[in-house]
Amino acid sequence: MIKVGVVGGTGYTGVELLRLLVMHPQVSLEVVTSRAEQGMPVSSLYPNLRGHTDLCFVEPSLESLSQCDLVFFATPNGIAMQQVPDLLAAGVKVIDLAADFRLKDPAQWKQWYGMEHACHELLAEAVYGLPEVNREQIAAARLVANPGCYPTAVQLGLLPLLEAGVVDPRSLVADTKSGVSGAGRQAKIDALLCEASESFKAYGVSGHRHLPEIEQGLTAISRARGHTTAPELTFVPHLTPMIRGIHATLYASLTQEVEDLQALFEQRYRDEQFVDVMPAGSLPETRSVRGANLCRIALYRPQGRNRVVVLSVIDNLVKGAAGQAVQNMNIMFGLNEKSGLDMVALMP
Ligand SMILES: NC(=O)C1=CN([C@@H]2O[C@H](COP(=O)(O)OP(=O)(O)OC[C@H]3O[C@@H](n4cnc5c(N)ncnc54)[C@H](OP(=O)(O)O)[C@@H]3O)[C@@H](O)[C@H]2O)C=CC1
Ligand SMILES: CC(=O)N[C@@H](CCC(=O)OP(=O)(O)O)C(=O)O
Repeated sequence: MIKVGVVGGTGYTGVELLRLLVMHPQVSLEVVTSRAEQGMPVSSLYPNLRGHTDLCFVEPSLESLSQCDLVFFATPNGIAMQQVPDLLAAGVKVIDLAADFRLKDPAQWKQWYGMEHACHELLAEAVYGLPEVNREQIAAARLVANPGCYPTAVQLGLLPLLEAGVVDPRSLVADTKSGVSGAGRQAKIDALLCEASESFKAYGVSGHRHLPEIEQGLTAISRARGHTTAPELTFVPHLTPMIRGIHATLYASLTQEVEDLQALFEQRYRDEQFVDVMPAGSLPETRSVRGANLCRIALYRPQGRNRVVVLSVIDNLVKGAAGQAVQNMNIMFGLNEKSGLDMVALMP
């Protein structure tokens, strides 16, 4: 059994991790932290976990966390980077669900996250945890930077096109919509029922912190196939009145005739258990992935013109956060990648 700790067990990604970890056949959940709720039974805050764990929240401490084989950080940005060096030194592996280790350039981190990075020296070592791209490196990693929710939906939707080099890398557009749980459990005016329901709006239009993460990932994907032009993306997120889900509508201009786009995607994801290329003509819905670690994709080429439209949906809390983190854990510990993740989405 893998002994696991969760720092930040009261947040939405934290409780989603707990839901997945208590059902995982090879995991023993040892430590769940919350400073605000320390001493309280986890199942009294989250009654869905009654009967599945007797743990109480504890304060995060090196002493308790260093007893674990693996620690997940489900904390706000800028917290994990203060504690990861000590945990790695104690022989503990780490998966960070926040952005602390996603960007390779510390100057870019400071620009987008507004603080100095606390451990530059670990940025090169950290592996970006998108298994469909970096599976081998994840298997050997001590420290995995779990991707953001929008970056997961966007990169999985665009990567077959960029790898094949069939689109203009400067023509990329991502029009994305997220449910409100993407904003976390903290009280925020924009997430109030009266603000978010019966309404729909864009945000972060002039620059969202997921833009550099997505461009960094797409550039790495392109470069690995020898393409030299760095991808440029116009990325516009929207807040939509639902709890879970991300829907990304992605656009790219073809630079050459592609005989069978559908076959290109099906071939790329043939061996991927958590990416479903749907039959031609499908319309992926966010509810078709709710609660499941899955990205569903459909492709269009409207009117046969040279513009591809890719529709990509995930559950932001699962394939966009906690599920992907468990997938990464399975890879790091040599388990079946589907272990603990073989669930069907909730409908309706
Ligand atoms: N929501 C989503 O869809 C996604 C979120 N993420 C990322 O995952 C991370 C967690 O997000 P989310 O669950 O939404 O966040 P929440 O704001 O809902 O929860 C944050 C958690 O972190 C704990 N925490 C806060 N400050 C500290 C600290 N200084 N030391 C230790 N623990 C702390 C809190 O508990 P307490 O204060 O009691 O200790 C709480 O349990 C964020 O970085 C977010 O960007 C990534 C992908 C998707
Ligand atoms: C709807 C909503 O507010 N979504 C969040 C993104 C989700 C997320 O948590 O991403 P990180 O892990 O990179 O912080 C946002 O736009 O800030």
